[in-house]
Amino acid sequence: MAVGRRRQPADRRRAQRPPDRRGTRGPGDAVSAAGAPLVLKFGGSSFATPDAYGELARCLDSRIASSGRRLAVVVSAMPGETEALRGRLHEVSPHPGGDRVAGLLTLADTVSAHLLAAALHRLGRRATVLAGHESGFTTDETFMWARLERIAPQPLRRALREHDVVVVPGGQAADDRGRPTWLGKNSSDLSAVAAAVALGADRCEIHSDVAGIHSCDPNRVTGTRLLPAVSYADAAAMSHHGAKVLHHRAVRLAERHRVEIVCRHNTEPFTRGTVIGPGEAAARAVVLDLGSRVLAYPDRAAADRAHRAFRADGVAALRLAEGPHVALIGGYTDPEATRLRHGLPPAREAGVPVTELHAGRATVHIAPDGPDAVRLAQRLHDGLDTAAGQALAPAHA
Ligand SMILES: Nc1ncnc2c1ncn2[C@@H]1O[C@H](COP(=O)(O)OP(=O)(O)O)[C@@H](O)[C@H]1O
Ligand SMILES: N[C@@H](CC(=O)OP(=O)(O)O)C(=O)O
Repeated sequence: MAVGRRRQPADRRRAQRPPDRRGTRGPGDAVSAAGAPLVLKFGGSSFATPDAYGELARCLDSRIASSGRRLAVVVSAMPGETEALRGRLHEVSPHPGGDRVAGLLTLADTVSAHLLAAALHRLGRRATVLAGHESGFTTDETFMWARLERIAPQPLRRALREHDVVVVPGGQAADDRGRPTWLGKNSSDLSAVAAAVALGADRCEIHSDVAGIHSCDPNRVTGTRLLPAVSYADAAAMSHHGAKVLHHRAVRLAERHRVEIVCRHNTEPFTRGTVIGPGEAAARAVVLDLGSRVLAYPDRAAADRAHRAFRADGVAALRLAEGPHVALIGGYTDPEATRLRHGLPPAREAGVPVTELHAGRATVHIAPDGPDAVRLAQRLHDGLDTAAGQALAPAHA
């Protein structure tokens, strides 16, 4: 199915769901086919040590037994593995082509998927791995920040007819010619929502080292609150400005296909923290990401051009409302490569963006460096509950 932008009424979508969501029992399988497969995602923070695969396999085994459902499980690489591969690649070539980056870096997630499948197999579960070129997720040819264009339901459905668990390495897809593409840094969430769309699932559970979305990064700022329910609009705005907990395209895809995202902690009892679904933009939050950078251009026209160039390269970039500034969100980009490719003027590093969100409006502040950004985020967060609802200048994507 095309990754379209138009929404469909919920009952029409239900009617379109193929009947093979049910009756997935395999030969000699004790697992009942009582319901559609569950879609679960476990981020890199779930795999701090190799033992984590065995522990997670045990939990998944229990989940199959208790729910009577089969599982599509999207996994990310162990922490640091993707960046270790990037480091090795850059030792060989300082500006490698996007196809090399996509081909190599996504292998880290493949390793993780096979480790989990092996741990499940050890427990007697039938598990397989569906890599990007087999998953039915088709993208454009951007390679490093590829855009999802089509989601074919058959590969996952077929694999789930024959297995208790299908493990999908996050972030992987392929272009029309079958070449491996990468959905971008931290894009396993997007793969998880894509898997839910493929399976016609109403819900996708995303597990992380925090129970859910907080009013600011709880690992950097004190006094944060867990937000139990967040609208797609607020979750997308937070991710868009750099809150790492969810990938912004994942939120958009979930909204378009009406998939509810349930954020949970990645250790037992997998506490459910935040449910993301329809609703107004109402959250008050502060977004901090120390990997993000603001670039200052000589004038507004140059900043506009740079913004378009980064976006064309698939990079998450914001054109800030004040001044000739562009924020590159999430880091891990090669601004020099984009500058050379698009003939942009040189830019000055202006600092780290810190964003205040209030009922759908965003104000991006610029802190000179990381420690200042943390202090600023703390100050803004401390003032959240008392801040007047003044009109805030929006940054536009
Ligand atoms: N507003 C926020 N709410 C919760 N976590 C946040 C927020 N902003 C940033 N984070 C960070 O996101 C991290 C989880 O995202 P990530 O590292 O991508 O997890 P995973 O590896 O499980 O995918 C948390 O450890 C936290 O530091
Ligand atoms: N290989 C991916 C894994 C990923 O998506 O990470 P996480 O789900 O932990 O954010 C990356 O580092 O980008």
